[in-house]
Amino acid sequence: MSAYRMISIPDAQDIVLTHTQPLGTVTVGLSGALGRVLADDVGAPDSLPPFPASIKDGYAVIAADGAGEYPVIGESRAGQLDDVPVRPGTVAYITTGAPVPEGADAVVQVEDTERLPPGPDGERRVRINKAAKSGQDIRPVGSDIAEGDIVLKAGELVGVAEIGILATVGAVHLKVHSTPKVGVLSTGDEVVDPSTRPLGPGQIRDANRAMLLAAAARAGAEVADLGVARDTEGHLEGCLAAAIERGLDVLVTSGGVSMGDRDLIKPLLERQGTIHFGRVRMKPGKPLTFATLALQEQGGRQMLIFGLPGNPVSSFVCFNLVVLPALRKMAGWARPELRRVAARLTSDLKLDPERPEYHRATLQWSIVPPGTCAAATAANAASLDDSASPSAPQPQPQPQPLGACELWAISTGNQISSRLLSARSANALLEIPSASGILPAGSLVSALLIDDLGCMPVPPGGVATTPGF
Ligand SMILES: Nc1nc2c(c(=O)[nH]1)N[C@H]1C(S)=C(S)[C@@H](COP(=O)(O)OP(=O)(O)OC[C@H]3O[C@@H](n4cnc5c(N)ncnc54)[C@H](O)[C@@H]3O)O[C@H]1N2
Ligand code: MOO
Repeated sequence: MSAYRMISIPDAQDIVLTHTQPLGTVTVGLSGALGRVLADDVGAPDSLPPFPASIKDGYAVIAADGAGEYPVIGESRAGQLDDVPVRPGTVAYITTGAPVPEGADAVVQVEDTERLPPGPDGERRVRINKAAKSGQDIRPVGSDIAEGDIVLKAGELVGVAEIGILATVGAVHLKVHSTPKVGVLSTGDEVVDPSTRPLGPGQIRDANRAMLLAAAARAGAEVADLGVARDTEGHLEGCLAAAIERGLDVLVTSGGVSMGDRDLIKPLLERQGTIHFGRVRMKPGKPLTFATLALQEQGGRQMLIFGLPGNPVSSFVCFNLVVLPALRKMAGWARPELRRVAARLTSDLKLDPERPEYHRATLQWSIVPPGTCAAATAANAASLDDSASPSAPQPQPQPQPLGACELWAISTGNQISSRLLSARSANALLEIPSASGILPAGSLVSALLIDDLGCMPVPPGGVATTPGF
């Protein structure tokens, strides 16, 4: 009998987030802001455009003058203007983005004009073929961004466009939330470095450390590789002490949390900290353990410790479900939880009567009708299978029409928690309730996104574009 009560995954997530606080703030330069969460609002110190700017290459005119032949009394180029006012009966040459000279109230694009031979005194002349409306092809001051506008708010995540917006308003020193320092430790005497070849008796290569380091780094964390702890209390204790010394916010271990006599993580955490849960009703990941350590020698600050199960898929799933939201919250995310969408199953799923399951799947935008699910699954499995013969005759794929499409979830196959290939190409964890029997193909299920939908597989033939596009 385990000493730990089995709790639900939503309870586990709540407990983790309750013990997780956003980190303090730090000031970074523009290039260091990507992927960070702003701690302050960012305002515009000036207007954009800062002057009435031309939208076209052409001539700055007085609209009321209308079509006709005019002397060109000056030029306004982006970054360089003659400062000659346009008076009635005159025009000025202007380029896109350049300030509209004083006096002019419209721009006529060059396509609607014709250059004329110079006048008797060598003066440039042009024929305006189309009368302009006042304001035509001019961006008024502040029409893109008005002085004093809040362009980004505290709590917003800085992506690529936001970097451009920050640059536009001259915000080059930014207060952002700190990102967590995360250490990753594998455990187990059988676990050896990935470079080991051939494997000795009983050995397996350490998949979890590289995978969890990558996952934490992708979440924006500063990562520390803590190696592999041997299955002795002394060595494990030494590894924990080293992790504490590094000033980590989070320690992620894998392995050694189950019921074996060498599963030493829980006893160690019981001795040194507080275990908040040690079993979760979920598949995979049942022995998932979460603890906090109050570090007296570091001003009493808390370190979070996630004891992930050793089976690689269990580690992968648990990282996504509980560690990632915690890292996001520390980094300042207001909504750190995984995003949920709905998708239809392309194949029957066998239900687990004891534990709700996070079934790994690849979501695809697709119009597979339920009746053809088996064929669709087989076709997808073949497309994911490197060993499928490239010379086999392939049916010509047709682009899928736009109407009636929805997200379909293609199972990654055998879901045993040792088979990391079940996480290959997975962009979602399907939330499959615990029950007996089968969930039939075509059923609508909720799915937690664990990867970028922008990278999802392209359906055979692609998806048709908007009619008329
Ligand atoms: N009597 C019971 N036994 C087990 C139970 C249980 O309830 N009662 N739960 C099972 C479940 S569910 C899981 S999940 C595993 C978790 O076990 P541990 O966290 O203690 O992990 P280990 O025993 O250390 O390893 C399990 C498995 O994973 C391999 N492993 C470990 N570390 C790595 C690594 N870094 N890279 C690749 N593979 C790794 C290890 O060799 C084992 O095969 O416990 C069940 N047992
Ligand atoms: O819960 Mo364990 O993670 O089934 O393999």
